[in-house]
Parts: sequence; structure tokens; C-alpha cells
Amino acid sequence: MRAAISIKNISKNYGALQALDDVSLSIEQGEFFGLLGPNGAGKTTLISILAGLVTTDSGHAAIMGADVQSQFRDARRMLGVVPQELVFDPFFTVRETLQFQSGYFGIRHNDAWIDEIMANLDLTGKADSNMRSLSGGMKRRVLVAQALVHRPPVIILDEPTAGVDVELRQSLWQFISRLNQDGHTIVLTTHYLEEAEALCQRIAMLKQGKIVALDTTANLLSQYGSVKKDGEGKTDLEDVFVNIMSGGAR
Ligand SMILES: Nc1ncnc2c1ncn2[C@@H]1O[C@H](COP(=O)(O)OP(=O)(O)OP(=O)(O)O)[C@@H](O)[C@H]1O
Repeated sequence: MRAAISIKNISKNYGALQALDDVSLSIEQGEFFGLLGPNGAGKTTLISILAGLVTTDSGHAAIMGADVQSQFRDARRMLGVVPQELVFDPFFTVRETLQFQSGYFGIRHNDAWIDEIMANLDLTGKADSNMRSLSGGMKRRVLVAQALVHRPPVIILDEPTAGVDVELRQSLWQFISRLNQDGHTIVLTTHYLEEAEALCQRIAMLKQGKIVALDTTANLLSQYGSVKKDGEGKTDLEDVFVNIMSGGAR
């Protein structure tokens, strides 16, 4: 079976800064995968390369077998990206925003699917509201909806729960988990490590542009978790993250 995402020896410099240093990674179809790392580790740069927004200096990446540069259109059609930044045209309504996004992928008459996505994200009541009138959390829901209009098999979410309330986080995770159960490949970046621990089957950790850990969540916990001094209490992904990032991993 083709990998959902294949990344081979990718490096990327911004001037003197090496944002990615020979990164290789394969994410299988149907995985719920976590891409973690401190601020500036290179997560968004990697996602931008996969989305065709940033070019690599060396290496290759493919989405469902389609090269992100030489087969850009095919690769982009296979991918839905929920970006970190809340960027919208303030004059469109929610429905228009989603129709416009469908048009970008050459899809007409997409209203039945748009209605279904909006219902799942509790956006139906806001369908005719202008984007500028929405709260930050509602805008975040529209970003998720936008990523799904063309029914991509692979979905990347770049810190989708930054600054959103508990209720939305939970409904978002229910919806994303259901998409994963339906066979979608999900890649998540987040600084909420308890979310990654609960949701992701496998995790890669980036530090200064390099992959410093790549394993199942269970293996990372058993190999890099701290044994609490009093012998009580469970180790968690935050322990693992701190241990790996401080270089103190066993
Ligand atoms: N367009 C750019 N020009 C110059 N430097 C950039 C550019 N984009 C990113 N960088 C730098 O590349 C490095 C990696 O940034 P990136 O945004 O990929 O990290 P990140 O892991 O997504 O961080 P965060 O968790 O803060 O979102 C950082 O040092 C950043 O300042």
C-alpha cells in the first residue's frame, strides 16, 4: 500500500537558518500521527512543504504517491490542511467561504457535503454570517471545514486547538477521530501533549529541524518516561517530551 505521506531526506534553509535537516518519515494510510516539537522546531515548515507552499532545498515528499512538487495538483487534492493562522476574507459568509474553497479544487454543486461538514462542526447556525462576525473558535471551525470540502484522504492539522475552549476541543476531537475511524490519515501538531497522548498512535518529535524520536506513543512512554521518585504516579507524554528535548533520553 502507498504511504499516505512519504518524506525523504528533506532539508530546508532560510538564509543561514537550517529549519529542516535531512528529515525522512513515512506515515501509513489510516494512521493518527503526531508531529511534536518546541517552537521553531520546523513543524510548520514541514507541513508547508507537504502543502506545496514552501519548496525544499533537497529531498522529496509525496502525498498518496503524488510528488508535492512535480505532481502538485494531484498531491494537493489528496491533502486537507488546517493552518495555524486564522486567515480569511472577512466579506464572505461561512457558506461562501466553503463554496469558494470547493471552486479552488474545481468542485461545483458541493452544497450537500458542505451542509454535512457544517452540521458536524456545529456551524449550521452561522452559515450565512460574515466571517468577520465570528469568534476565534468559530473561525477555527471554519478552517477545519475548509480543509475538508474536497474530501481529502489525508488531513493535517497545525495546532487546531490553540486558543479554543474545552467544548470545541472535545467536539473537534470527536469529529477528527471519526474521520480517522472512517479511514482518513490524520497528522496533528499540538503543544497540548495530553491531546497527542490520547489521540496519536505514533509520534515524531522534531528538535532544531531534526527528528529526535519516532515511535508508537506506547513505546515512547515506556522507553523515555520518567519513573516518579516516590514510585507513584504515571509517566506521561510531557515527561517523555522533556526527557527527549533535554537530551536526557535513555
Ligand atoms: N519564511 C521564513 N523566513 C525565515 N525564517 C523562517 C520562515 N519560516 C520559518 N522560519 C524559521 O524556521 C524555523 C522553523 O519554523 P517553523 O514555523 O517551521 O517551526 P514550528 O515548529 O512550526 O514552530 P511553532 O511551534 O512555533 O509553530 C524557525 O526558526 C523560524 O523562525
